[in-house]
Amino acid sequence: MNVRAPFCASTPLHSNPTTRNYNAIGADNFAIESQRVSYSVNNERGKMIPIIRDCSLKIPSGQFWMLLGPNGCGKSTLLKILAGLLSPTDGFVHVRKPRSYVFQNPDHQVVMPTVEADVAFGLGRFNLTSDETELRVAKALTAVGMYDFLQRPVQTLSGGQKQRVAIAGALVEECKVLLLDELTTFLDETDQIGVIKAMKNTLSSSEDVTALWVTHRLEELEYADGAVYMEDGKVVMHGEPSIIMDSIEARRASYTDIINS
Ligand SMILES: Nc1ncnc2c1ncn2[C@@H]1O[C@H](COP(=O)(O)OP(=O)(O)OP(=O)(O)O)[C@@H](O)[C@H]1O
Repeated sequence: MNVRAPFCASTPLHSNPTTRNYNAIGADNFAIESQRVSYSVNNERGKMIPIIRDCSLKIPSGQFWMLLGPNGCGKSTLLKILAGLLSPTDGFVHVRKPRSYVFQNPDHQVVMPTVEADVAFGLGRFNLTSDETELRVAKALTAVGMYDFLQRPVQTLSGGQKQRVAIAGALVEECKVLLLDELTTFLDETDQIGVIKAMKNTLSSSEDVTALWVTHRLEELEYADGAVYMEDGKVVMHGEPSIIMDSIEARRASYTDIINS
C-alpha cells in the first residue's frame, strides 16, 4: 500500500466504552475512535499471540495527541490499525478520511529529488492543473515552515527537515488525520522541537486536521492536547497529558525504588 496516499478503508462506529468522559463532544467531532480493538498474530507453532488487547480510545477533531508506552507495548501496531495498514482481529475502528501514516524514518518516505517534487508526488492522481499543484505544495510547505526549501535537493536536508517534508507530503493531499510513528526518534533536540512546532503550527493553521503522534519522549507531552498511555497491548490511561505525565513519572520512580532496594 502506498502510505503517501489517503486511505479509504472504513469500519463501522459503535458506542463507547472509553476511559474518559467526552460527553460534551458530539460523536461527529471525534476524528479517531477505536472500540475494544484487539489484534493477534499466529506464531510459527500456530499459537495465537495477542498484541493489542481490547483497546478503546477517542480523539477529538483538530487536536494533537500523543501515544506513549514502554518498548513493545503495541504503539506502532495500534497506529497501523488506525491507519488501515493492519486489520483488527476484533473490535471497531473509525478514523476520519483521508488519513495518512508518516514513518519513523523519513528516508522511507521522502522519494523525489527536490522538496517541491517530493511534496507534489502524491498529487499526480488528482488531475490538478500545475497552478493548483503549485498552490497546494506552497500551502503545505508553509504550514511546516519549509517553503524556503522548495528547490532544495532532498538529500541535503537534515533529518528534522526531511520529517517536515514528509508531513507536508501528507498535508498536501488534504489529509484530515495524520498518524505519526516516532518521528523524533533519530533527531537531536533542535530538530525534535522543530518538528513538533511544525506539527502544532500545522494543526492551528489547518481546518480540522487531527494528529496522533507516537513517542518515547515524556518531555514531548507538554505539546499535546491529550495522551494515550499503553502497557502490554492495552490502553491503560487516556486523557489529560499532565495527569498522564505525573502517573508515568510516579511509575518510573517506583521502578527506580525497586531497583535500588
Ligand atoms: N507480525 C508480528 N509477529 C509477531 N510479533 C509481533 C508482530 N508485530 C508486532 N509484534 C510484537 O508485538 C509487540 C508490539 O510491537 P509494536 O511494534 O507495536 O510495539 P511498540 O510499542 O511500537 O514498540 P517500540 O516502542 O519498541 O517501537 C512486540 O513484542 C512485537 O515484537
